[in-house]
Amino acid sequence: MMTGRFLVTGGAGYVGSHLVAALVDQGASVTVMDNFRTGHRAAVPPQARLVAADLADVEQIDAVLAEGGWQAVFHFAALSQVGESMRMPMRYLLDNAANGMRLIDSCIRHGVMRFVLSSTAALFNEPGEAPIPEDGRIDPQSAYGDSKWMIERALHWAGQVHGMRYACLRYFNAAGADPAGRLGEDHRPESHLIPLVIDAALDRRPALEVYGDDYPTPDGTCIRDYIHVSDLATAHLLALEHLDRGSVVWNLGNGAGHSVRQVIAAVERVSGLTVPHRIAPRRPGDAAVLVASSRRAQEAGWKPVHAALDEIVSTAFAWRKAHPSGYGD
Ligand SMILES: NC(=O)c1ccc[n+]([C@@H]2O[C@H](COP(=O)([O-])OP(=O)(O)OC[C@H]3O[C@@H](n4cnc5c(N)ncnc54)[C@H](O)[C@@H]3O)[C@@H](O)[C@H]2O)c1
Ligand SMILES: O=c1ccn([C@@H]2O[C@H](COP(=O)(O)OP(=O)(O)O[C@H]3O[C@H](CO)[C@@H](O)[C@H](O)[C@H]3O)[C@@H](O)[C@H]2O)c(=O)[nH]1
Repeated sequence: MMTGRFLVTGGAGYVGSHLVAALVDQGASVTVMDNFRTGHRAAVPPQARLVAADLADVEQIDAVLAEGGWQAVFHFAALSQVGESMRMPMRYLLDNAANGMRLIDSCIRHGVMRFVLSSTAALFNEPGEAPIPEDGRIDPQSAYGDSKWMIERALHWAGQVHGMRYACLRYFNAAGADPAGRLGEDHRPESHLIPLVIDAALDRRPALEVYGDDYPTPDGTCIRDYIHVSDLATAHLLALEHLDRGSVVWNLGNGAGHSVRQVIAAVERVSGLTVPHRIAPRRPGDAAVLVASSRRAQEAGWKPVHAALDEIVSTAFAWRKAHPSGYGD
């Protein structure tokens, strides 16, 4: 049984809703703050309290934090598409970096000194080292990646000057769905590879466009490290425990890279269907290879339990197949 209250921004979204479910499963008292721009009310379990608010609304954030009793803030709310951030960089910097900093400031003013950030592999560029360790070279290739780095830096100063304890959890590619079938991935429009490949297989969309096959990788397509959302949720709970001892920065992935073509093959294996696809131009902002070294999190006791790509894909496939219109809202 977890005591105290937890605020989860973006808890109606894909990754956030899986953490909310994990917190609720442990008996925690959870408040979700979300503007439902990309999230869904139906992804939030009835045991959690929902506050409809935009992160830019500092007054409302202050009012919620002033209620008191908060153990920690989990900050998921963000715009999160690499490609989109290259078309509207200022929007990403304002929405992610500026709003994130205001949230941290509000936490400091209300004495909420534990903060867990959804950070990203997009801080890194091509691996000087592969897999990429936490102290790998920071070199964001997109405004999205930079917006998250700015929040990491803000947390650094909040820690140095105000004693805030923080966890920067740099997810590589979040994927899969709740193995119990309660939650899944439903972005509109969808931009993430695995649900797009699945929908192409199910004939729910036209052929998948493979963004570039001339990268310096064995099959020419980009390589990513897909990590199951439920394993990410577990990492958040572990990070929270570790904040008692100090701040943490963890790269979270399986340490195994899979190319776009390998993901297509995995969906074909799992579904028994064919994935129509064609080669399209590269997408600006994409790095060729992003694979995590999650040594720090593993040394702290984190062990992903849904690590195999086929297992990740099969949980995603099961949810998508069972929910043709996603959350339906
Ligand atoms: N999905 C991934 O592969 C991945 C990888 C690395 C990092 N991340 C990060 O993890 C977090 C969650 O990603 P996701 O895939 O679940 O995204 P998502 O879009 O499903 O969830 C984001 C949630 O935040 C809410 N939100 C967005 N802007 C808001 C605002 N200004 N005010 C209030 N609520 C707002 C949305 O409505 C949504 O519910 C993001 O911070 C993202 O950058 C995601
Ligand atoms: O229709 C598509 C969609 C994607 N891709 C490719 O598939 C890979 C994965 O793309 P996507 O699922 O969009 O994820 P990323 O761009 O790698 O970004 C995700 O992973 C990042 C961390 O690596 C997070 O920060 C982002 O929030 C999250 O969207 C990339 O090489 C894309 O070029 C295609 O070829 N065709």
